[in-house]
Amino acid sequence: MRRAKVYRYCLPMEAGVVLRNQRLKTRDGLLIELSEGDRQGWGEVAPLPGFSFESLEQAQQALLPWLDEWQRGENIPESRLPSVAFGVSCALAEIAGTLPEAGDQRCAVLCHGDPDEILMQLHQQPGEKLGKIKVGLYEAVRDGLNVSLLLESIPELTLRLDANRSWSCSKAAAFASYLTPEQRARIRFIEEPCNTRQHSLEFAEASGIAIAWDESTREAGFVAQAQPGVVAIVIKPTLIGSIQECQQRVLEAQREGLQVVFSSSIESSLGLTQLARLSAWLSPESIPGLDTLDLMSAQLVRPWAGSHLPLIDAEKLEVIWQR
Ligand SMILES: O=C(O)CCC(=O)c1ccccc1C(=O)O
Ligand SMILES: [Mg+2]
Repeated sequence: MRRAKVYRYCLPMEAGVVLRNQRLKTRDGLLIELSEGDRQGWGEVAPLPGFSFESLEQAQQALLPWLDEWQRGENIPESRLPSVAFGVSCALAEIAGTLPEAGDQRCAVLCHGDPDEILMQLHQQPGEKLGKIKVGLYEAVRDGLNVSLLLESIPELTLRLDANRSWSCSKAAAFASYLTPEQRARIRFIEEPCNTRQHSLEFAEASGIAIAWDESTREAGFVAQAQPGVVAIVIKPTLIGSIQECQQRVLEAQREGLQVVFSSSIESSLGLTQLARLSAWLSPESIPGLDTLDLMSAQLVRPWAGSHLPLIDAEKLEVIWQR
């Protein structure tokens, strides 16, 4: 006997979360709760505006017929919409018991906002001190000095940076000019520094700063490849697809000697805990990029360890469909 239930959520975001030039006032998404016999599984379907090519409405229109067929006992191919394929595959994997329970709750601490707050958070971070800074939103000099200052304040800190393709070659070079060779070596990588892949490769070569592919991994025809200066790829399952699809990407990357970093598309605590489990399972050496829960006002259904945000139970959520 199969049962399916779909909830819709809408969570207010912290003021000032800007994605690709648009302000994200609320995070909207769907949670699915499937059961088969005495087994249960949850998944989150939450296309990210500005990043997903499908809207939430499109995701919902694809999800409901899919679940309807599943509920009637059919075996159907996964959805072509990545957010749907991801959420469904998580729920099915929980039912099948194939997604291990243990999660990797280590995080690259997102460093934004008040500098005192950031320093405190980094000092409190247990184990390896790793931060992540968004760069490219301001002048190169400001980013350069900011990164340099943070590295000097915490000697054991290493950083991941993310420019989201915003630099020209000269801006990227200007940024690097504010960092000493020792500081550059403490940058684990910059995600997508320049507006083209070729420019990013040239920047890595010229600056000695390693780079990682994020946006590129979702472009048609992308194949993970060992290249000078490239050390990692970022996988955002909500934008990539099912667990099986992610596994495929991980294998490809690992074959080329590249690190795989699982990363958030600003899912709720439910999706984030599943991403932490996926990361612990498929890329155990690598600290995932999941420090986005605090951008939201609440947690959903499952708590994230150590978070003080209120937890909203499933009973409090709007059920939009069930069979
Ligand atoms: O990867 C992380 O560490 C946090 C998540 C993050 O940076 C992100 C979150 C939503 C959309 C895009 C991005 C990005 O990596 O550019
Ligand atoms: Mg990125």
